[in-house]
Amino acid sequence: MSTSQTAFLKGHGTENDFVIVPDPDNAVDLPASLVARLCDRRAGIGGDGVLHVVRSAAHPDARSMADAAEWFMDYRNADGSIAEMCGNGVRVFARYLQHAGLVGEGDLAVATRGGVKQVHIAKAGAAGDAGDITVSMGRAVLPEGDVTVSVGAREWPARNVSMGNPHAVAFVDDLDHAGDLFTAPPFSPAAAYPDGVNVEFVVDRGPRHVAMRVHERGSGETRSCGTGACAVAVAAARRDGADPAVTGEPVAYAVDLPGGRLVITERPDGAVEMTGPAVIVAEGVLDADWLAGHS
Ligand SMILES: N[C@@H](CCC[C@H](N)C(=O)O)C(=O)O
Repeated sequence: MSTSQTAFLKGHGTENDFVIVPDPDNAVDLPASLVARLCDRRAGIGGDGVLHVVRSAAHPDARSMADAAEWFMDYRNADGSIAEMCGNGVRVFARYLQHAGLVGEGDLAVATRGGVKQVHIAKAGAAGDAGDITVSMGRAVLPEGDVTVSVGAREWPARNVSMGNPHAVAFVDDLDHAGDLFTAPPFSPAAAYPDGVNVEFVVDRGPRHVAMRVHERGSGETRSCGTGACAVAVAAARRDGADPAVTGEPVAYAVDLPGGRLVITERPDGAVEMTGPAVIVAEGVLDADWLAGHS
């Protein structure tokens, strides 16, 4: 048990919420069991995941990126599992760095397990408007091959999209057909996603405007998923016959999620950008006895 205090913050991006643990020197032991307890909405702080804020030079998974990005987002899902990337997480991570006075408005690079991501913190607007945060997520990869997802007796073909992490995007007639999403929707073939998958259910709302729900690997149904919104926008663009690499023009989709709207733009060079809000809600100190109970 450590006698030093462990600080935390709570933040969200379109209501995809995170417990933020600032730990520049990588001194906090964060086993999966502690991550799960931090994310517990009754016995912990509550969140869809944990953003462990570490200097790249201090973390073995990020040391090789330290020259390109000072800070490493050590992201964990609510069940304690590690994911390659979290799109809303990296925007909230940048908001934390700004909140802590570690960076200002403008551009910064953040190291993630999915590589170094370029982030832009927009100038704050009127009172109460912190300004949006944009992240360049890199290219979407769309492996060939049929994938199917199901909920109860309903079954849909899904598009396999990787945003660094795996997604199955199913276009449905009604978002309610996804049901309560208390459990992960089954998919096939199993070989398509050996490490599990995030599943998105999508409906059209208008030209280049969709709405979605998501069941996240390791976190359950969440109110938003940034990588999911990117996967959905790219899958919708291909379905709609829009490919910026062919036309030379960027393609943008508005993606409505239960927690708010993200705007996803795919550039002719393949880069997928995501823009939306990111908010710090609270900060405090973990109770030492509570923490000791989990060591
Ligand atoms: N909510 C995130 C995605 C977090 C990771 C995901 N659950 C996975 O296991 O791949 C986002 O905003 O992208």
